[in-house]
Amino acid sequence: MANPINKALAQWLFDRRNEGFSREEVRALLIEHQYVEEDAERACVIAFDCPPDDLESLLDDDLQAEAANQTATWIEGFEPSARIKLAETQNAIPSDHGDIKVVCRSERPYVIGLANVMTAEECKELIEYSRYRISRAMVVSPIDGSDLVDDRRTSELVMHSRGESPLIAKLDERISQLTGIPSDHGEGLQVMRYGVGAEYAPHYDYFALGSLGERRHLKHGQRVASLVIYLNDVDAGGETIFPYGDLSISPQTGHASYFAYTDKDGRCDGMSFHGGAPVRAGEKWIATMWIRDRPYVASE
Ligand SMILES: O=C(O)CCC(=O)C(=O)O
Ligand SMILES: [Fe+2]
Repeated sequence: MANPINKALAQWLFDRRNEGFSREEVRALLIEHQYVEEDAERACVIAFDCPPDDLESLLDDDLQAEAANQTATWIEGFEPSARIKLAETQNAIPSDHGDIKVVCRSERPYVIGLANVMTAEECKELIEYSRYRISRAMVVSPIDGSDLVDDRRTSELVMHSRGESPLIAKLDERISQLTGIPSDHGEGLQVMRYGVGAEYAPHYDYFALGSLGERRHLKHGQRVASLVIYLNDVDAGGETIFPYGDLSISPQTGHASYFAYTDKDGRCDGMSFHGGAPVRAGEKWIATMWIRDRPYVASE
């Protein structure tokens, strides 16, 4: 976005709204001041559609300082709260279906590559269960927290509820055993399909305090870790990439990438920036579990 909603703009919008300017008048002024249509509309949504508290929070120095301090940069130390300790000391972790194997580890960003998180049969079953339930993936709107179709995320998905089917209940429990985090901290398994050319551009899985929409999601707890399980072999491309770690993990049936990015004080690791690289041949199916710092209730 060419003109981010910084404090000066927020103050300006706040003043115009209090002076009784209409939406159209504010939009016209912004365009006159070289704002592109899209940014002018974004500013109008904040000025006229957001609850007054949200606009005021943009003017709050303490909140702004908190947002600036939320993320650890690469020069700062970082200790994720959701480490898988067993995966750091052992190469195999016993599970209900056999051993989960450790394939690779990275300390910063904190990433563990795992094999046999699901059996090939379970992967096939989950794909078939999800195939007719998927639709175009959304991202969280930075303005109001609602779901948006976005070109950065060109996959299709279905969000399953916790324990929705016997297989999903088994996976919820397995993931909880593996991570040591109670299964009710999970948001529910999300299954995604990427066709040729589809990708998930690099992003953070945690919610940013500096974004009004994302801050609203924080009411339901911060995300602390993600487990991305690969449900099939991809002919070419589709790696999970960590650009700041110069690390990529290729999808293989039943393998997974686990990454943890929030510490015990709620500080998040900027090094956890990651994405799903474009699929170059074949298709890619994944099941993602985003894990929160406390029990997650979607409709709270
Ligand atoms: O597709 C991938 O490899 C990454 C998926 C991802 O980043 C997510 O589900 O949050
Ligand atoms: Fe992600």
